[in-house]
Amino acid sequence: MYTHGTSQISEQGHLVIGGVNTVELAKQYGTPLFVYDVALIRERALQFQEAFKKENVPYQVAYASKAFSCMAMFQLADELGLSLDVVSGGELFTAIEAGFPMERVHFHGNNKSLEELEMAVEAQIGCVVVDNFYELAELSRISKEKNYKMNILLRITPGVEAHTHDYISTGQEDSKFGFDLVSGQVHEAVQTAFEDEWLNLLGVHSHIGSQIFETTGFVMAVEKMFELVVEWKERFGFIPTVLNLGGGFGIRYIEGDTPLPAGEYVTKMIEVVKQKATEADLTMPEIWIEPGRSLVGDAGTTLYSIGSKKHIPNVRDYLAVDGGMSDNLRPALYQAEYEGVLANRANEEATETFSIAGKCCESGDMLIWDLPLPKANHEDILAVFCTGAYGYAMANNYNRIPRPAVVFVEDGEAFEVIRRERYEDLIRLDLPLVKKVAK
Ligand SMILES: Cc1ncc(COP(=O)(O)O)c(C=O)c1O
Ligand SMILES: N[C@@H](CCCC[NH3+])C(=O)O
Repeated sequence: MYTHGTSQISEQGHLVIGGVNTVELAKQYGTPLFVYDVALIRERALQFQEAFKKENVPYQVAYASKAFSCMAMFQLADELGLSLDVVSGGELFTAIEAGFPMERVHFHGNNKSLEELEMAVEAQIGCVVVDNFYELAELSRISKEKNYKMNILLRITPGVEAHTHDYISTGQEDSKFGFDLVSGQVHEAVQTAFEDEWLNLLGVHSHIGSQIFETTGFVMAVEKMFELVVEWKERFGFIPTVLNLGGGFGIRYIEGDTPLPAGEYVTKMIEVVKQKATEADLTMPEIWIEPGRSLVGDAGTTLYSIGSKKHIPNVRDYLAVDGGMSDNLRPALYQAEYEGVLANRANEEATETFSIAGKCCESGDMLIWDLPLPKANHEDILAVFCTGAYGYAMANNYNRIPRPAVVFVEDGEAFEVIRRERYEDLIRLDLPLVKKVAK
């Protein structure tokens, strides 16, 4: 079994995470259940932070909360000294309710609504990452109206495409995100923002993609940014104090995935930024990053109960679980691959190969196509690893399947942080049919 974080196998052969027996968790909270290894989240955060501290570089590590957001996660992020990247009024509202310090909140998004911008200014958040000219003008207007000078970064698309799945590449020129570099919009944006008395332009932001295993893309993005910075200094006298290099650091989902240790991405970024700043005779800027997946991805495990089985001779054996694309859209959306074990028989040798199907009414609702397991049946609990990022976050009520509960585990204790949806929750927004009364 692939052991990571605090996961272990007990003498009984049960999967144990954070000192808590997952078979007991499944009994107590039901399945599907998301289990987060809090110690592993702490470790990942520390790896990023230590890399900055070692080089004595001013920094912010902002948790990209889209990967998994709930109040407890935001409170943990605060405790870990992380900043927070939000991309919607809903994420910002969650941060406010969680008591997250607003000065460490950064607001992203390619189409923030006016209400969202007003909310950000009223909450006096740390920074808005401005994506387009419309937002630039509206944010300035709102800041003036509310008499609050807002810190901003400008998101640019540096024309760097990270080696990753097409759907999650965002740094290339043809992207819905950010100011385009090739056409020169970015210069106009910098000049406009720099001259605006209600906006405080801190610097620029780029995010080149997700699930990235190398540093090349980040290095290229920094090089591009510095070409621009030198130009801005000459043309407008603007010198950025912040460079935000986004997130996208990869994790190991399956054998063969080879991410770098978290700190290595940072160390390389610092090296290039230092070198470029020296060459350009500029003060070293603060470096901000926004890891999502790499902070919470491999800390999450989903527990499922196994239900029906289907044997198709000479084709395959299906094992169906009590969740699927309703709690993990990634296989259907990106052909993402996962590994798993039987949580109640984690020490038994795999003798069969199963295809793990979800319970939704879609043929494409498959979680894993070929999973080696012992002979499994409906009394077993399947644990799927590395589901902590974009799992619960993209969970949905397709087929009116209630969303799972989420527990944090650490030091032998479990804390429920999101309760399981009940059927009543599913109809809470439904209104009865009101028939028109015929006159
Ligand atoms: C602007 C921005 N920052 C950070 C992230 C987090 O990415 P990841 O979860 O891959 O670290 C994303 C998502 O890709 C993003 O769009
Ligand atoms: N949701 C995607 C990543 C998108 C990142 C957000 N910009 C995933 O599961 O991999």
